[in-house]
Amino acid sequence: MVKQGAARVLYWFRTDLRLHDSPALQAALDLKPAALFPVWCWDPNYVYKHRVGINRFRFLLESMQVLSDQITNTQANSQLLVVRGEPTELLPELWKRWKITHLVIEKDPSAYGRRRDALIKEAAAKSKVEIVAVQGHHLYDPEDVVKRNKGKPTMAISTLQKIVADIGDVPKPLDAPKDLPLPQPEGSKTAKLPDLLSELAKSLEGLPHYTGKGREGPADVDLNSATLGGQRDGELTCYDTLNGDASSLFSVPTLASLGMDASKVRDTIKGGEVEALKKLGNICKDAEYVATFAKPKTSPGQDASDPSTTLLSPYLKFGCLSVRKLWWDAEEAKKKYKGGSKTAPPENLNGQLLFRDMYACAEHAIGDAFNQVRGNSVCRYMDWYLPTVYDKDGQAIMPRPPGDEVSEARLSAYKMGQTGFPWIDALMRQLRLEGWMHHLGRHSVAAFLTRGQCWISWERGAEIFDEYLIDWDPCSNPGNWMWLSCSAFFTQYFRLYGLATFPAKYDKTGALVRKYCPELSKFPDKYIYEPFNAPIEVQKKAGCIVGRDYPFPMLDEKETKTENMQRIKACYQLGLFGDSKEVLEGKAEAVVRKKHGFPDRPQRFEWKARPGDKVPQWARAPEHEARTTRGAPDHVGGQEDGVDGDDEEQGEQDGQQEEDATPSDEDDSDNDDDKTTNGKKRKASTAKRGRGGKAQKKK
Ligand SMILES: Cc1cc2nc3c(=O)[nH]c(=O)nc-3n(C[C@H](O)[C@H](O)[C@H](O)COP(=O)(O)OP(=O)(O)OC[C@H]3O[C@@H](n4cnc5c(N)ncnc54)[C@H](O)[C@@H]3O)c2cc1C
Repeated sequence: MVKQGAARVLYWFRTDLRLHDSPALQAALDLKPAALFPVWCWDPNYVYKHRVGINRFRFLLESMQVLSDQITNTQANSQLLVVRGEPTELLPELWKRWKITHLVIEKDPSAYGRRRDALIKEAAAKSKVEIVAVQGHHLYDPEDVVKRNKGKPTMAISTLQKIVADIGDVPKPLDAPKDLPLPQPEGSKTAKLPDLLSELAKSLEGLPHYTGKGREGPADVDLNSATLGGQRDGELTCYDTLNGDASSLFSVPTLASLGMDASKVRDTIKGGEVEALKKLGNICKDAEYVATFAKPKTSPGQDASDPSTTLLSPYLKFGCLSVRKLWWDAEEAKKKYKGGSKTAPPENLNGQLLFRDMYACAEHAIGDAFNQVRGNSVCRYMDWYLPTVYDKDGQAIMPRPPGDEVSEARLSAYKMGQTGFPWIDALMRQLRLEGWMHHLGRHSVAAFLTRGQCWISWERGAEIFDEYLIDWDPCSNPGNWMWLSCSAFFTQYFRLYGLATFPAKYDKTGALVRKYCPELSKFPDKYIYEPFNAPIEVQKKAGCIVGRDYPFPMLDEKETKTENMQRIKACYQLGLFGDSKEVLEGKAEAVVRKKHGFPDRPQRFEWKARPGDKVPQWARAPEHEARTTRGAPDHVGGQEDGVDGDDEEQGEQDGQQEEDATPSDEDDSDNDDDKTTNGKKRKASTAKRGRGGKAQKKK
């Protein structure tokens, strides 16, 4: 037991880049430390081995810089101390040389974080450094929730709601500290920041800087991919020193030192605690917006500069914003609205935060397998194309060996926003450029890639999101992908998104498409979501010939939807899950295909080039190059066709019920069709759940 006032605390920042409402930081200060070292460890596992695109790095570096400034604003002679190296190797050196008595962390609930922290704990125990780990990243501690759920994952929002009702209220937020102890080496007489930094740097002399051990990241990470701007084009120099250059000791690395060119991305979403609190303040000032917030009524058609939802997810992801503060500020705002809140969980703002907790608790119970199909006990098995491939020891093979060429071409076209479906392409380009997408946009692209059209494994989609989303989260990302692919959480696979009908409900003019697919910007509203249906004269007038200036649709929406619907139904009937014997032994695909006679590779979607057409990007697989003409898709140049008809009715006839899921934002937002193909209104049950048609807009 360290004497009061004798504690020397290393505070290790990870997903808590803030000073306000940080229960872990408060726990550090409660130790009344003689010295406090606010450390960020620039982990090569993240830089080399993880899929992190330029936008997330930019946001993270900005947030780190803002945190460092916030620390300096609170204690003029302190700052964030950024060291570069593997935490498991570097932290033990720091606590030895800085005579650390306590390591304080906010609990990282993810499977990866828990594994890393277990190693750190082991090392700390050997060095007699006490570890204090405090939950602050979620409303409730996932460990506690899972324990109360008897070790089971929370697969429905109602399950979580029941459990947390027993736990009690979300803790009230704490103020930011008014003062912080100095990061002072033992016995140091100096209290001035530049001198302290020099002394700290001196104390680390002799330690080797990170040399790139384990540099090999997942080779399929496409950071250099071309079309919309490569992401890494320079050399990575951030590990050339252990604690930054002599002129900027322990400083935050720059994007350039990651080999990235900041001019290649938009910085619409600025990082850091200050911006987060400003945004939250503005949102909560608008009591009506908060009190009437209903997720299904928000619009995916608005971009990141004017989002219909809060766009706070990047700040929650990196902990620039405390989720508890958001919870309570929203509660306060609702009280200020006449008559109080008009909406309730799960569709209101607080309900959205419960979804975040639900996925965290589910991930906590499942562990590493949550991010994949194989071994994942809650994930239904479907015979997706391009699944993760495993070696005989059950290890995922990286990079993934190529799968069938049609699916590979489709996946790459999808990633680049070149599918030939403007709604999907606009969303995917927005994702690459801005690092964010509205929730219902995520619904559209996730359903399209998986059960809707491409029948490609949700694991591939989750990887793309991992690479490009700023708010990528190890629990919410796989959880939502499973939801959208009807692999877990949600089972109403007969509910789909029309690739033209769904966006047209929110924005008939196609503003998002015009912004992110400028080649289509001159198309009249009528064809903005289906330019391939525009007569050639209209295409010429718009200055964009489909097949030459913008790709043909890479598949037939209607055909794939019908085929996939049968397929998913068959998989549901078979009832295999990620931990079924057949899946673990790698035999499930053969079982499904044999039983139902599905082809083991996609039917090729044939199209015919018209004179002057270019071969679209998606079709440029080597085998295709040699061919010049193909069968024409029957809807090119054809009539407008409402493709999403009677899915719901079919599902209901089939007696498909949602299992463990409860009515939620997703339930309503999945309901993209107001009428059937023949114009008939939906059944009353569906109509009741449908939106009023008008999208909610933040003032
Ligand atoms: C396929 C797919 C992948 C997704 N991947 C991620 C991810 O990696 N990281 C992530 O934070 N969210 C993810 N989401 C959930 C959701 O789309 C985003 O949280 C939301 O769009 C963020 O925008 P916002 O802050 O404006 O949300 P708001 O609607 O303003 O909601 C406020 C907050 O609630 C939380 N939230 C809302 N909806 C969800 C949800 N369905 N699941 C979990 N948390 C939610 C977020 O923290 C969000 O910031 C994904 C959704 C889908 C369909």
